[in-house]
Amino acid sequence: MQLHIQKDATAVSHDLAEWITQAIETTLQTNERFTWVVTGGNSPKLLYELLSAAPYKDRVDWKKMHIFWGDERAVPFSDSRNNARMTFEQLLNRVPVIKEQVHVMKTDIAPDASAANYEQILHQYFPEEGATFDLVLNGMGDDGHTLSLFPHTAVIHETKAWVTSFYLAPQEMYRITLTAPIVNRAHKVAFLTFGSNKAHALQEVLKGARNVDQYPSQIIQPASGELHWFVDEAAAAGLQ
Ligand SMILES: O=C1O[C@H](COP(=O)(O)O)[C@@H](O)[C@H](O)[C@H]1O
Repeated sequence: MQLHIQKDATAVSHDLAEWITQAIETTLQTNERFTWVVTGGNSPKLLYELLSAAPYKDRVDWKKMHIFWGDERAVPFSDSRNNARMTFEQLLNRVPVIKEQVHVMKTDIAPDASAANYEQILHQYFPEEGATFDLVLNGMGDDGHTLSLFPHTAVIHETKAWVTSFYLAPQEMYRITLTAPIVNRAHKVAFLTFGSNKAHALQEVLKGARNVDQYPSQIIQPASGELHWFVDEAAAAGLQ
C-alpha cells in the first residue's frame, strides 16, 4: 500500500489528478483503452474539475477512455444525489469522451435489474479470466464505507457477484454497487479521502485490527494490483 499525504484537500486533488493522468498516459502507450471506475460523493468534485480543464484535459486521450461507476444511489439522474449526475456535471460533460463508452448504473429500472444489467456489461468487457479495470477510484465515508459497502451489510462479504443491489434502510434508498471480487482484481485502486471527520475511520482501516464489518474499506485489497491512498494531513492525523 502506498500512502500519499498532502497538506489539504486542494493539494490532494492536484496530486491525484497528476497521478491519474500519468497512469492513463502510461497505460495508453501499450493498450488501446483505459477502463476507469469513478466514485461519487463530495470528495472527488475538485479532482473531476481539475481533470476537465488544462493541462490534464489535453493530456488524456478521452476517446480511449471507458468510464464505469463504483456505486450508485437509486435515485433519478435528475436528483442531485445521483453519483453519475455529479460526474457528468463536474467532468464528463466537459471532455470529448465517447458516449457509448460511458456506462452509468441505470436508475430508471428496478435496482436488481440495474445490477444484473451492469454485471452483464462488465462480463462483456472482461470475458477473459482475470481481466479487469485499469483503475478503480474509491471514496471513503466517515463510517469507513466505500462504494456502497456500508458497515454491517451483507454485501461486504459477497464472493461471486460483481455487482449487486440492496435496500439501505438508514438512508431509505436502494444502492447499486460493485463488490470486492471485481474491485480487488483491478490493476490499480486509489482511495481519495480528506478532512478531520475521516481521521478515525482512516486510522482504523489502515492501522486497526481487521474488522471489515465495522470498516468495510478494509475489504478492498487488490490481489495483485496496486493500492494507493491519497489523503490530507487532517485525515492522516491518527496515522503517525
Ligand atoms: O455514499 C457514498 O459515499 C462515498 C464517500 O463519499 P464522500 O462524500 O465522503 O466523499 C462515495 O465514495 C460513494 O460513491 C457514495 O455513493
